[in-house]
Amino acid sequence: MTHISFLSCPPPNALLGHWPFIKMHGLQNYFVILDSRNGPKCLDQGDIVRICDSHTGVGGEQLLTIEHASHEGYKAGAYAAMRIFNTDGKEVGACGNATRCVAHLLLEETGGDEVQIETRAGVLHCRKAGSMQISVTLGPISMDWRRIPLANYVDTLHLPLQSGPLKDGVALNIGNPHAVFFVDQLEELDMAHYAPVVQNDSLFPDGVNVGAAEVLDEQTLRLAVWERPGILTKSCGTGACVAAYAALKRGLMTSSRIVVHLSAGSLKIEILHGDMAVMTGPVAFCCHGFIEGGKVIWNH
Ligand SMILES: N[C@@H](CCC[C@H](N)C(=O)O)C(=O)O
Repeated sequence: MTHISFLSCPPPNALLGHWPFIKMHGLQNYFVILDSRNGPKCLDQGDIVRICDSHTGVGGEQLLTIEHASHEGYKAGAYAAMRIFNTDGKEVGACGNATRCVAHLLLEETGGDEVQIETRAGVLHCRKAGSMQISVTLGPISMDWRRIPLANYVDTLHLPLQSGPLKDGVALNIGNPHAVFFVDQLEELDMAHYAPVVQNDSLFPDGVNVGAAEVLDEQTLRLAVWERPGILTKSCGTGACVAAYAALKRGLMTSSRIVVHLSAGSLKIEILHGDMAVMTGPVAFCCHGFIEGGKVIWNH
């Protein structure tokens, strides 16, 4: 399964609605990936919801489409573009774990060690970092309230917002919005109870991904993320980057190389040039197949 790429999939047939997909995961964050470069694909919000649902479709936490880079992206060195959709069908700006998976597919295709991918969060540089390991540079990370976005000015290093033990958080944007709260005992925290209150607070007009981080030592964090649109994921790449950045900003870390433990495993984060994050972690294949006339045909 390690050498699957869209080159080995049958060509899409837009008339029959015959679309090859590859399902991958980045540290148990699951993605359905469609290649939109070989023909027009018109997915509406309902299609995305159905494909991401494991009862009616393939099942995944995001749907990703690989597209041709725009003229500007191409000029900036992008080999291809990717779009990211949550399970509610809404497009989002960034997904760290997904970027690693798409980078792996594109590197299989080009045979190279490095690739640049255009996203709504900019052209992201990705490189091989070992067997089924990819590094992605994400950022710049912003704490400007307008860029997160917030509904009004507040101190983004000390959010005036509380939901149980989630208090005195940090708000950031790394292409998508996050709020990170430092807690004493992550294992005892009921994220499903407390995080939705923050996620749906009117301070966040676009909603927010809610992270709870426990400092284990000065270069290690434990993290849980309640992602938009309301899912406790086993890992969140952008969440790990902003948690590491927030911990540095709050003076909780002495090293800019931080290991973030999530329930599915660990991601290595390095904060560079003040506001960029290099995230390194694994990618893996689940299965591939095609979606035809609304049905999923599997090829394991
Ligand atoms: N799991 C992702 C983040 C996916 C997007 C998020 N749900 C949002 O709404 O912004 C990651 O690995 O970064």
